[in-house]
Amino acid sequence: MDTKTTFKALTIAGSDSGGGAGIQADLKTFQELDVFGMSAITAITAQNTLGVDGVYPLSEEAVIKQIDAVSTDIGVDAIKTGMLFSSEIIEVVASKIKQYEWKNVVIDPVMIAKGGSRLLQEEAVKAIKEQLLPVSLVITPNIPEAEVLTDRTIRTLDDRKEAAKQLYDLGVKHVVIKGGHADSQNESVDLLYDGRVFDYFTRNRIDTQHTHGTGCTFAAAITAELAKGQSIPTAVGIAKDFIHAAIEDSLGIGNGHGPTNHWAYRRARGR
Ligand SMILES: Nc1ncnc2c1ncn2[C@@H]1O[C@H](COP(=O)(O)OP(=O)(O)O)[C@@H](O)[C@H]1O
Ligand SMILES: Cc1ncc(COP(=O)(O)O)c(N)n1
Repeated sequence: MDTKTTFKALTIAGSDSGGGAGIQADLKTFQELDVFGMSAITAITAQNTLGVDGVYPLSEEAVIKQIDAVSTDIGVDAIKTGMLFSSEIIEVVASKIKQYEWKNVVIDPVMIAKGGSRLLQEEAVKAIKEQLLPVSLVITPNIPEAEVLTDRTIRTLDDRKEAAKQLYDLGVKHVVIKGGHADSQNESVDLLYDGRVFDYFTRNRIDTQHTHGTGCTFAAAITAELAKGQSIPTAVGIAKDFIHAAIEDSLGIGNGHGPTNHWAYRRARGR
């Protein structure tokens, strides 16, 4: 008898033509972690390591059709959202999460690309807070995103802890505030809050400009591990190892902020 189990994850996000962030980073990460990846594209970006040259959102209908197509046939063990662009698309995604009763839902609240281009309309922040957070398991903001979502300045670790509590109070069950944008020269610390305790995931800070897609890759790794049934602390720990290897062993592609190396984690394990 065939007892093989295939774990499946869906990313609902924007396409990055440069291949380092967005849908492309998510699918590569799912694949590297032995999870079957599927996608619902919200917007197409013309993008490379130098920046974003165009943003072309898809209609709500196109997003709905993609989500329904994979959910009604293939099935989904975990989902991740990235660039959602507008409050209309956020509403669609929130209603699909409820319709399909998805529990393993990871929200990476992508707002602005590292080069400064907007990937989320300003007025859509409210929809993330009011519609998406109450139906989500994990949110993974970087520090600037956590500042926008909580309307507070985050300088110290205590500020971050307060922001995590504030986000938790909006209904999301686990908050990870990433430390890539923190001041520390020596380490990059990610904080996890589950409504009771704070957990810290700490690795040395790598001196590099090649961090395009780090947030997408990190959240996709959490999603892949949740699809396999791992606990949240285990999933976050594996994601931290995955992104650290990917940044450390970067590819040196392009003339600007290059992508991370999605196969570094697997190679380091001799696979
Ligand atoms: N220079 C770095 N060295 C080591 N880890 C990093 C570095 N930059 C980011 N990270 C890690 O990459 C992940 C993404 O972090 P961050 O840069 O905060 O998010 P985003 O890409 O969304 O802006 C986190 O796990 C963070 O700790
Ligand atoms: C389509 C798309 N989605 C997300 C990001 C954010 O990238 P990062 O992970 O570097 O913040 C991006 N630049 N493009």
